[in-house]
Amino acid sequence: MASATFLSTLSLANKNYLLLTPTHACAKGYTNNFRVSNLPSIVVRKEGSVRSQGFVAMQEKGGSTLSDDSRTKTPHVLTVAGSDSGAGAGIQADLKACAARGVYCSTVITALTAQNTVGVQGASNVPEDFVAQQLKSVLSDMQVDVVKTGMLPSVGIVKTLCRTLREYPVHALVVDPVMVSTSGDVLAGPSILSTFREELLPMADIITPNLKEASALLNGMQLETVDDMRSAARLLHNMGPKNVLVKGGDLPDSSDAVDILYNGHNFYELRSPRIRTRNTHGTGCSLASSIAAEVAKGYPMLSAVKVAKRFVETALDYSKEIVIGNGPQGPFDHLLRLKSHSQDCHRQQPFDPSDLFLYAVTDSRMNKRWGRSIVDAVKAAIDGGATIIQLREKDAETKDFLESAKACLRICRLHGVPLLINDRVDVAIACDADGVHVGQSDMPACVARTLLGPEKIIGVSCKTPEQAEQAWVDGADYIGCGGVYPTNTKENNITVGLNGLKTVCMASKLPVVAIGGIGVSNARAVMEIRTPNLKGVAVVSALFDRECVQTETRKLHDVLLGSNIGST
Ligand SMILES: Nc1ncnc2c1ncn2[C@@H]1O[C@H](COP(=O)(O)OP(=O)(O)O)[C@@H](O)[C@H]1O
Ligand SMILES: Cc1ncc(COP(=O)(O)O)c(N)n1
Ligand SMILES: [Mg+2]
Repeated sequence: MASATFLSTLSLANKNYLLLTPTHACAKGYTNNFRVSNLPSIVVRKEGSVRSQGFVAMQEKGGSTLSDDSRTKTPHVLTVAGSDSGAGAGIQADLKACAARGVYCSTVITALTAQNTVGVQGASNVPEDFVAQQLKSVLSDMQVDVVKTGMLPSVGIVKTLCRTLREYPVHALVVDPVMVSTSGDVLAGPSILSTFREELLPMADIITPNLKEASALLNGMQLETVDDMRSAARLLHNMGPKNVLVKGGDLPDSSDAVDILYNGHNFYELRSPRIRTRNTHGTGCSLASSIAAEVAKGYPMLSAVKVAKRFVETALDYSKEIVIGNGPQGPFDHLLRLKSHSQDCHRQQPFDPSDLFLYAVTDSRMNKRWGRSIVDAVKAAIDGGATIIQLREKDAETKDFLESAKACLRICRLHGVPLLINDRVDVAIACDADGVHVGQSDMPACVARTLLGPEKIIGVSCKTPEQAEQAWVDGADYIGCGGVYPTNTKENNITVGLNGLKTVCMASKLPVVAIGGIGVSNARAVMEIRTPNLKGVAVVSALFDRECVQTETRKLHDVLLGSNIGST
């Protein structure tokens, strides 16, 4: 054993544990120098209290119980809450919030509700001992960092939870003392209040009551102003939680959404603009889960609350017009994706390799020389028969590039022609282009894929079979192979010739578009190498360094049709 890695050993309940400092436990080299055994360990917190983290114990390399060398800790939130059949609040909101915030979320269900955007039509509690069984299943096996609670509908369930948490302590406890849904339906009655006050609140690292819940916990105290919220936060803090967040979503006459955080020393007034929307069902659940997610990642409470509030605000703003259900309070979209899909009737089509047939690549210098805007150039190329457009704007300022890209995208979508951005993954994301084309020295395609997601089109410039193989491994959709012939648009570019093109095409698992010095006079020769995955030609000067882009595109289109590549 390496003595520098842990403080000492400890025996508890006839089991041996290693004591690790938090620094040791979190150090990046944790798994490099040591191998992992199945013994549990305990992390000593700075303030001296000892809480099990569920970390696995360390043994020096070469020890006898060696197993996986590369385990890293995934931040993990366990939500203990009720199911909402409409999936706007409760367990379903918690899962979505945790997914959006990038942590793992396990679930212990305390109640089933029959619920929609109108209200709660029914509720059925899960038997206490089955709640206990779910808790034990998760906590005895998985390394939970933070437990977040929502609907706890009976005294027995609250007591079961407190008892289990004493048996399986976790790093932090986030309590959303859910009592009444925003629709006004009771989710946990007043009989719960004394158990909340006496048992659960003192264990909490933070509690997040809304105005009604804060008032109920304080025997009906009236809460109508931000000052009232501060007083409530102080009184609730006296009940034992480390932090109190009184949420002001329902504060009357407030143009801002104001929450008060109190940690026993300082008050923080957290304000954001109030979003005008009906889609606020589940904001409380999502806020508490997002706080739990940030704490599970290791952030201090104030940062966790600020990030969580900004997340809810961003999602509400994004979702303000989505329509789900007919009731007064709809759910919002945690993953910020539903709006574009529901509203954009000219949305991106799936990638089709035949789109590579006549691939037009713009060039800002050529457009300037001929006195046309990039938008006019793209329009003319599409009118001439271009089947895919790539914007290659090496000189443009980012702001101008983005504006042009948005304008070009509108035209391309109207005509069902995909629009790709050269190099600039950031611009592609910002304008929601159909994809990117990257070179060997640009952002690697695998990183672009992570940033862009699975549907976007990614092309990679390749000169060799090895590069083509790597593009496939990295998740690209096609490769551009060239320069086939010498060209002025790329200085010092090594040409691969028709033989090089053929070699790459034979090796490539991806469809190929040929590029470099190709135009009306030689396109036919290129296509006549006749390998099945050569799908078309990409062209810059032959279209854009000419007086009439549309005429040149049409000529090239006719040549390509004549070479009859569609049938190969
Ligand atoms: N219309 C809104 N615009 C922006 N933020 C809001 C809005 N409504 C609620 N929030 C925020 O959402 C979180 C949940 O608050 P609240 O709605 O009061 O809780 P609950 O959902 O438990 O009733 C708080 O951070 C609050 O400030
Ligand atoms: C199962 C369940 N848990 C919690 C809430 C509170 O959510 P909100 O106050 O945002 O309506 C709810 N409506 N349903
Ligand atoms: Mg609410």
